[in-house]
Amino acid sequence: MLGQLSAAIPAPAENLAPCDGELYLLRGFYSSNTADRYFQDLLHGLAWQTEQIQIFGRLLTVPRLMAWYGDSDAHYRYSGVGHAPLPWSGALLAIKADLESVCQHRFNSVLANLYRNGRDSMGCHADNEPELGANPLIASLSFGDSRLFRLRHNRSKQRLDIELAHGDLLVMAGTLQHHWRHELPKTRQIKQARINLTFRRILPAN
Ligand SMILES: O=C(O)CCC(=O)C(=O)O
Ligand SMILES: [Fe+2]
Repeated sequence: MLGQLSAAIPAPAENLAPCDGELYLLRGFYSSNTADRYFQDLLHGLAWQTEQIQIFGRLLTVPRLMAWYGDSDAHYRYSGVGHAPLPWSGALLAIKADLESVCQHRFNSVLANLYRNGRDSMGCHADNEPELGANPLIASLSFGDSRLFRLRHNRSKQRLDIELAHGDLLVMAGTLQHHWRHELPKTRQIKQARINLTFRRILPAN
């Protein structure tokens, strides 16, 4: 699979992970005009929801809005909560087709995140749920305001900081989720809304 992905990603994309996984950044995967159109479509068209998670017995509200879309059988657990996906929208299907073509990989679901401003964030985690399989390929698209995306190596604590901007595509693959965690930290800078889509392939439950 590694070789396949490397061959599928256009030539200028180099692996940004110094070790233990694959990370590709395709800046401006969508032109600014196309990205503007998708941003508006997703902002107004997706069924954004607040999520509650239980941590040490306390119910906390996740600091961003979220929505799950996908094939009806692509069930996914997130923070111990099961999610049934909503049916694909036209925009999501069009984006999925573009990503499947560039990644040479099939996706059956997408997690959409809406960060309303710099106070919204995502904590440090790895996308290593069993239903994603051993070495998941995750295609992550950014629309709207730019935000810092930070990876940390589990053992060496090495840090990789990447500014993700309007229209950028980031692909995480190979063994990356075993060795690195990632987050979208809060920032004190004034930030407008950002939408992130992470396309995934959920394996059937057995
Ligand atoms: O917003 C981002 O860029 C990160 C999203 C993410 O890590 C996830 O959805 O698992
Ligand atoms: Fe993630």
